[in-house]
Amino acid sequence: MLTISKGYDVKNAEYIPAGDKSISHRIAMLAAMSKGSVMIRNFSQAKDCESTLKCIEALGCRIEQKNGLVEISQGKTPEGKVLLDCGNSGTTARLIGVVASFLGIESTIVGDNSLSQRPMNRVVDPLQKFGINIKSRKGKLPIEVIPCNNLSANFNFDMEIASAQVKSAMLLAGLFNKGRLTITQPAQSRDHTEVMLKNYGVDLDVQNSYIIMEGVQIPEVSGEYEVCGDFSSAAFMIAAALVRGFELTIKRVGLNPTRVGFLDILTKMGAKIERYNVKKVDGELTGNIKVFPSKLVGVTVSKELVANAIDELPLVAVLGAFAEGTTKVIDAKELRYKESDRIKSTVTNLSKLGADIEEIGDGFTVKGITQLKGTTLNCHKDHRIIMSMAVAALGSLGETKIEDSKWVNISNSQFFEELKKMVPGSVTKA
Ligand SMILES: O=C(O)C1=C[C@@H](OP(=O)(O)O)[C@@H](O)[C@H](O)C1
Ligand SMILES: C=C(OP(=O)(O)O)C(=O)O
Repeated sequence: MLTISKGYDVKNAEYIPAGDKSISHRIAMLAAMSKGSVMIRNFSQAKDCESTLKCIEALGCRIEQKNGLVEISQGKTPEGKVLLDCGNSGTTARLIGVVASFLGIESTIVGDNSLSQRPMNRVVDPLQKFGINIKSRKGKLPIEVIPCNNLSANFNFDMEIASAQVKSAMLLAGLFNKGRLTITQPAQSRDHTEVMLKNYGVDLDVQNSYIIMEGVQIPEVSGEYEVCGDFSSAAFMIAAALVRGFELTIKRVGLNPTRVGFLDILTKMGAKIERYNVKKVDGELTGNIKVFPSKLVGVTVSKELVANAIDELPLVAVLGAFAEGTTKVIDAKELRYKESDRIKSTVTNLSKLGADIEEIGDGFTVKGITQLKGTTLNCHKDHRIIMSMAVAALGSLGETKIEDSKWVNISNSQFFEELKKMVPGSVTKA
């Protein structure tokens, strides 16, 4: 258990986030599907990505970690059926079946309690229709995969939800399909898979609402790859700077436009943020951000911004309590299917801190500004809720105890050390 309080006043700070979690999953899985050997710089330290590495190791990859680099190459193909334990990671569970299928390895996909309750039919159903031999138990884990590495379908997949995981599972399957795969998206979700595939020479027609992929195209992933800094980790520090009113410089962070909806929301809320030194690194936009102390106003966030800020929406609720007027998030029912029901866990915990927040079916409404007061919180072992509430605690009177704080390691085990470094005195052991 950790205790968070305001800590000392800070004028300015700097933050360099560790490697991006979404991109690290993808480069590891593509490397597993490829014959080459790849040396990855700045691979994510998140527990979720460790789950992906363990899974591809079980599928026969050789993994060497030295001096902050991760090298993935081909090892010995396992004999018989393998168990793929995805821990807490939804991205791993939803993509790894396609990798196993392609590699010709029969497997069972499992996960921890939280992951075992999350919906898997969103990938299993379309993959089955596409021709992959995959099945789940009542739409949840465990998933069983029987190998199948050549598809020959002309398949139109009209996505019901704007999910990058679902889109990515289909794109990975599309790599070994002789026919034409057309994916139509209801809204743009993060496009790291498309960017990475194109970076390795895969011919993809990516338009605003649809993607077309044709013929078998297994990319050769070799040489070096650099993962940019994780914007979602940086988002908590941006919010901390806004709550405590200090200037923050963030360096080498991913700025892919389909990922930084949170910056667009903050700008609408009146936050002064500058981006500079923006360039492409291995296909992904990367750069620096400067955040200035700003007065925030309430905003409404709906469909067009939801998918690109999905993991940051609990933070929008937190900032809503520090913003003048009403902040509303709608069209965000997907939040209910994450590591916790993030609508409920956000509303319950912010209410406990004294925020004026109300749950609605597909989001929440927060009225600010309220003076929050520290208390003891349980964040349902959900890393994003833990970090969001730690930010809220930075702006609360007194002390806030977070009971399940160790679960931050799912995306960033260094979070509390980093926060303490930025705002001295803010984090103590209970
Ligand atoms: O593809 C990805 O890397 C992710 C996609 C999002 O999930 P959905 O695809 O379910 O929206 C996001 O919430 C998750 O943290 C990571
Ligand atoms: C939802 C998340 O990840 P995943 O779906 O991969 O578990 C997250 O990191 O917030």
